[in-house]
Amino acid sequence: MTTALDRIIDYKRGEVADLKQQSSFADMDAKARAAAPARGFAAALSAVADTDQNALICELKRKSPSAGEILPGANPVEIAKEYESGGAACLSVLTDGPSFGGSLEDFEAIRKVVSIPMLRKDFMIDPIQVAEARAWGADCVLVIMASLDDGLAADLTHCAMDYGMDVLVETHNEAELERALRLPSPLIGINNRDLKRMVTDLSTTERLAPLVPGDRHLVAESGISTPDHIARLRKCGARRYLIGESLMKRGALREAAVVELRTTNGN
Ligand SMILES: O=C(O)c1ccccc1NCC(=O)[C@H](O)[C@H](O)COP(=O)(O)O
Repeated sequence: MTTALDRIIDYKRGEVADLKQQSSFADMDAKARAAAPARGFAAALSAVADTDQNALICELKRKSPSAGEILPGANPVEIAKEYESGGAACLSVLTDGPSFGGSLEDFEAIRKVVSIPMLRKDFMIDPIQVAEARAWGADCVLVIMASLDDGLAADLTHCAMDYGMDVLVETHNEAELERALRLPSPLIGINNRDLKRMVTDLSTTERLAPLVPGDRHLVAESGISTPDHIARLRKCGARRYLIGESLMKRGALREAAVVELRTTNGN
């Protein structure tokens, strides 16, 4: 069965081939190395997570394969400012066009108006995309274990770390987590969404959290919308959260929702 993730990776191969027609890796690498230094993404998360508050990575996401249209016509710059004002530790900006309605132009426009670190959220399959992310000012990239073999996951991770970026290594089951822990990145995402079946279940984080060693930083991802969800995930030790759809849909209450989720301590 072809999954949404398979389809995305398939067209990413075409996008990467086009990118390589436009730029050599050497040229992109030179741009990456000339960019302003990466802001510490993992450090910004820890600065909040080490208090009694929650470190939120708030996501800019217009649409998705699971939800369809989330906020068509969204103004990502205004939403990013609301996220920052509400106390988000970091931002995640989807730059995939076909499935999520994002772009590197969105990323650049947001970069100009916020000072918190930013994840370029896309589907990395080649180091040139990592260099491109750094050239556009990204502080972190995503490595999705479900779509990569060990060699490529290691290449992408080392490439990003060599540029001084952080890497969010995303897992969804025990086997992916075991593979992720062989990589040097401290940031381990547990995606509650099964990207193959498109089912979201917070018990994924509850099941895998005990398997994340103390020297790694667990990021609970997807399906989080209420203080009760945060309280539940705090019980298994999560202090870092990636939240997209529910915040995008909050309209005028968006900034207040960020404050509420950031300050929920579960007591
Ligand atoms: O969200 C999807 O439908 C999706 C489909 C295929 C690949 C990735 C997908 N989502 C990426 C994410 O991991 C989420 O955007 C992120 O964790 C935020 O989740 P949510 O708060 O549920 O929007």
